[in-house]
Amino acid sequence: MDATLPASALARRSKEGPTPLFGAYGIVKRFGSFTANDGVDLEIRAGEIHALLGENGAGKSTLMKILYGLLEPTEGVVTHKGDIVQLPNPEAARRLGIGMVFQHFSLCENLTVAENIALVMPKDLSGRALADRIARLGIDYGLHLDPDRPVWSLSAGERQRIEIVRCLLQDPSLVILDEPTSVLTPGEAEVLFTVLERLREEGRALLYISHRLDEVRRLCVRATILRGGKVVGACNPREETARSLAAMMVGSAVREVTPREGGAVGRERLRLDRLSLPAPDLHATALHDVSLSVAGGEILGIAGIAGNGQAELFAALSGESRAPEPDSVRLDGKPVGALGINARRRLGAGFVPEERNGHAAAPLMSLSENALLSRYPTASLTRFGLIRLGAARDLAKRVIEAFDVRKAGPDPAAGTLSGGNLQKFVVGREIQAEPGVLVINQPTWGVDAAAAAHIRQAVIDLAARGTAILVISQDLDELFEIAGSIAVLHDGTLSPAVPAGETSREAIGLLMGGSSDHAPPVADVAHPREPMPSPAHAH
Ligand SMILES: Nc1ncnc2c1ncn2[C@@H]1O[C@H](COP(=O)(O)OP(=O)(O)OP(=O)(O)O)[C@@H](O)[C@H]1O
Repeated sequence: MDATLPASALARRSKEGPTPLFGAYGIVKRFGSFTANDGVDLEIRAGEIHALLGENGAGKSTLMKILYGLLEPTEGVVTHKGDIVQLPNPEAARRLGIGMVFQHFSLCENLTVAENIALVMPKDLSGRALADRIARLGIDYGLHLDPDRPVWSLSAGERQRIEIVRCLLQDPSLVILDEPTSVLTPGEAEVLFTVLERLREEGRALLYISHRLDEVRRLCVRATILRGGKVVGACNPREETARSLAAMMVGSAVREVTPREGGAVGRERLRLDRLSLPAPDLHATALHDVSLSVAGGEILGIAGIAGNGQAELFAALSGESRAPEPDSVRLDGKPVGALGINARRRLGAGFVPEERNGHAAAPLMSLSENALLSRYPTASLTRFGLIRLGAARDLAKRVIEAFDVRKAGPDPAAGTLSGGNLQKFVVGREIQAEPGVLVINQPTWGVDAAAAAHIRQAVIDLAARGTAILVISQDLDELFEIAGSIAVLHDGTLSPAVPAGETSREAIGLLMGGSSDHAPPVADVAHPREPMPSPAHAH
C-alpha cells in the first residue's frame, strides 16, 4: 500500500521510525471556497496522548470529524497501521477501533444508563450481559455507574462516564476526546485524567483536544498545533509553558488580562430579593430564597457545578422565567420580575446565555440576522415595522471587527462558525450595546486562550465604564481573574458573596460540593436583608 501514500507520509516514515497507529496525510477540507484543513499531516502512535491544539476556527474539529468518519476530506488519506483506509461513516471508524467522546453529550434523558448504552451496541449485547459489562468496566477503570439510573438524574461528570464507557465497550485503539473537561468539576476532571492515563498505559492512543493548556501540559508529551487550517508546529507540551503554547497557537504573544484596580463602585443596578422559583420541569432545579446585589462597576461571579440552578437563575434574571413577585428582581431600582427579556433589554440590560447554538444564536440564520434577534429592541434596527437589513449588517460587522470573529464569507450562518468564534460574536453583540447590566452564563466556554483573554478583558473594561456584571461560570480560574466578589450556587441556593481576594479556590470548591462547614467569611454584598435603598442613596 505504501506506493499510494502521499510523499509527506513516506518522508516522515523514513525519518520518524515505526509505522504510526493512525496517520492523516495531506488532508484538505473545503467548505465552498473556504479551506478549513489545508494539507494537514498528523500521526498518532499507540500508547500516547496526543494533543491537537489551535485557536478557535483553526480546524481541529474538522480534522477530528474526518478521522471519525463524520466528514469526508476533499483531498488526502487516512491510514491505519500504514494502510490507507476509507472512513465513509462513524460505523466504519468504530470498526477500525476509533472511538469518540463528544463534547456535547448525545444521550436520551429519559432512558437509563444501560438503555442509552444499548442503543449503540450490537443487538446480542443487551440486558443482564450488558449491565455486567458496564459494572466490570466500572470496577476496572473507576468509572462507576448505576445501569438503572435515568440519565436526567445524573451530573455532567456521570453523563460523560456513560460516553466513555460506551466508547470503551467497543475496545477502541484510538479514543478522540473533544474538550472533555469543559463540563467537569475539578474533582471529576481528576477522575478522568486517571482513566486517560490508564488507557494510555494499556497501549491505546488518545487524541486530546482542549483549550486548557495546563491539563495538556500535564497529560500529553506530543502536540500538533494547527493555525488557519495548517499544521504550524509540533512540540512536547511538558517542555512548554501555558503561555508559550498559547503563543504558538495564535502566532504571537497572548496579552494578559489586566485586572481592574479598585475602581469606583456605583449605585446598585441589579438586585434579587429572596427569589424562589419552583423547578420548571422534572429535570430542572428550584431556586430557594436567592438574594444578590450588583452595583455599577462591580463584577459578581457565581460559581457552581453545572445543574445546580445556573440555567434557572439565568432565566429568572433575563425574564425567560417570570418571578411570582415583580419586585424580587430589580433593574436600576425598577421591579422587573413580571417583565420579559425584551422589556428588560429596553431598560438597559444585556444577556448572554450558556448555550450558543439555539439559545444565544439561531444556527441557520446569518450573523446579521442574529444581531437583529437580540438587538432590535434597542438598536434602531427596524423602522415602520420593517427590518433595516443594512443597519443589522453594519452592527454585525462592528461586532465582528471588535471581537476578531473569524468566519468564512462576509455574513455566514451562525452555525458554520467554530464554537469559539460564535461565542465571541454573541458576547460581543451584547457588550457592543453598552448595557447598564450584563448577565453572562459561561462567558468563555470552549474559547481559546487568546479569545478568552479578549472576552474577559472586554468584560472588565465594561465594568470599568459603570456596568453591573454578573458572571456565572464553572471555571474558577476565570472567576478569580475577573470577579470582584464570588458567591456559590448549590442546589438552587446561593451562598453569601465574598470578596475574591478574601477567599480561596479550596473554600469555593467546598461550597460548590455542598459543604457549608467551610463557608468563607461573609460579606454583605449578595445577601441584602435591608430594604432596597433608593438609587440616589445606594453605594
Ligand atoms: N459546515 C461548514 N460550513 C462552512 N464552514 C465551516 C463548516 N464547518 C466548519 N467550518 C469553518 O471551518 C473553520 C474551522 O472550524 P473547526 O470547527 O474545525 O475549528 P476548531 O479549531 O475546532 O475551533 P473551536 O476551537 O472554536 O471549536 C471555521 O472557520 C468554521 O467556520
